[in-house]
Amino acid sequence: MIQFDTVHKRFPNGTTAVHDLTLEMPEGGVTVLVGSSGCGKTTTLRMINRMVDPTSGTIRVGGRDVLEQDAAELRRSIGYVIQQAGLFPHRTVLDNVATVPLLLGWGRRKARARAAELLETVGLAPDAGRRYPHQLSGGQQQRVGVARALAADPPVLLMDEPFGAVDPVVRTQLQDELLRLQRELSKTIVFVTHDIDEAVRLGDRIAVFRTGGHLVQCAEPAELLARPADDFVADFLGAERGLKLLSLSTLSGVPQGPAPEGGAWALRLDAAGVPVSWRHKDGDAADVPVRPLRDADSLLAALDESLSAPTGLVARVDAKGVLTGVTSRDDIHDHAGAAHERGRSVRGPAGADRAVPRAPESPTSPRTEASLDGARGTARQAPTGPRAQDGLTGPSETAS
Ligand SMILES: Nc1ncnc2c1ncn2[C@@H]1O[C@H](COP(=O)(O)OP(=O)(O)OP(=O)(O)O)[C@@H](O)[C@H]1O
Repeated sequence: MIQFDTVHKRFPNGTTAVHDLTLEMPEGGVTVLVGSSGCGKTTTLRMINRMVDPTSGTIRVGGRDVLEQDAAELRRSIGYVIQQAGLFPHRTVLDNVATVPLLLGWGRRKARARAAELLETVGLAPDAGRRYPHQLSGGQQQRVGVARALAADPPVLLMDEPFGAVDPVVRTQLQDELLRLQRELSKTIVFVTHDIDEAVRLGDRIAVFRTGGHLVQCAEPAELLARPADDFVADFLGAERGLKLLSLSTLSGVPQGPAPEGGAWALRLDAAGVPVSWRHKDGDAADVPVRPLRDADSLLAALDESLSAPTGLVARVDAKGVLTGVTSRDDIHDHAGAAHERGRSVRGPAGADRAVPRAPESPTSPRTEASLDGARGTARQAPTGPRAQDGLTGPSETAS
């Protein structure tokens, strides 16, 4: 969808912001640009909609050279979201979102109807449309910014640190929203961030830049984490590369068995079969809360939960939150190793970097091969992991 071919940008003051960049940003995918401050991410982004023109080289959007298109028209056809939303302060939220449709001549009624629909899409209450930007929280303003960028249904969205100014909790919510929207809308998104965790979470591909506008590596997140091209990329990814890789693989396919019986700790369920806590059989210790996990949860979350649980076991639940079985720390560990191997092993044609899908199929574990009956997870075969054998786990019980 977007192609950079040997693109160079040198500003009149002599600063080279982007150095001979050749990069493809595939249609319907999220390409994240990361790198230290001043390495040319924003300039790269702004050359796509001609807010900055390149000194040399060619940029094509949908096969058409951007320099052959009218700059204002091009900008209206590409969504653009920036940090702190950049909303017009004296216009209501609804009118902010309706801006581009109005510029495109949709007529006031149709533009406002579209704006109201989009506010709902990005998770805002209908009354938010009547307020002014300063009457919304930072996170709500960012949602309005995303709604405004989507208003004319552009195929391409440019997002420049859109969630950089909100606290970590809101940031995670906004990332979740973007992932949900993207599943529905499949836009071609170019996303700039400083935050490597955000890049790993959102990116289908991650392009790492270093000072001077040099692209060092562009790859899918698993490939990047497993095989950083050089020390610069490895340093940028940080010390917890292995754990980040685990955040890309899910629990789906990791075996589960019944909650073991007869040990020191019992898994308490509520009347609906939802796991509540681990309880010591003699009451010698306080109950330990359980954070049940679903198939779509990451191996990182599973490892974390297994380290918190006194039994080393993770309670697995279905979509309704009802227990389906438990998974041992050893099984999680085995699959963590497999995830790392998959990240390392895949190479595309002609040496192009290509990594594994987000939720790879997991091989059957040598340790636990329990099969489960029904929603409450009655096991036919017990897990054979060491934690199940060492008597640390106890019978499931239903809380009254
Ligand atoms: N209009 C301009 N005139 C001169 N130099 C500029 C201009 N815009 C950007 N630069 C310089 O170009 C380089 C790249 O800037 P750019 O904003 O693209 O980097 P960035 O990676 O987005 O940085 P940050 O993460 O801090 O936003 C920097 O050295 C910057 O100072």
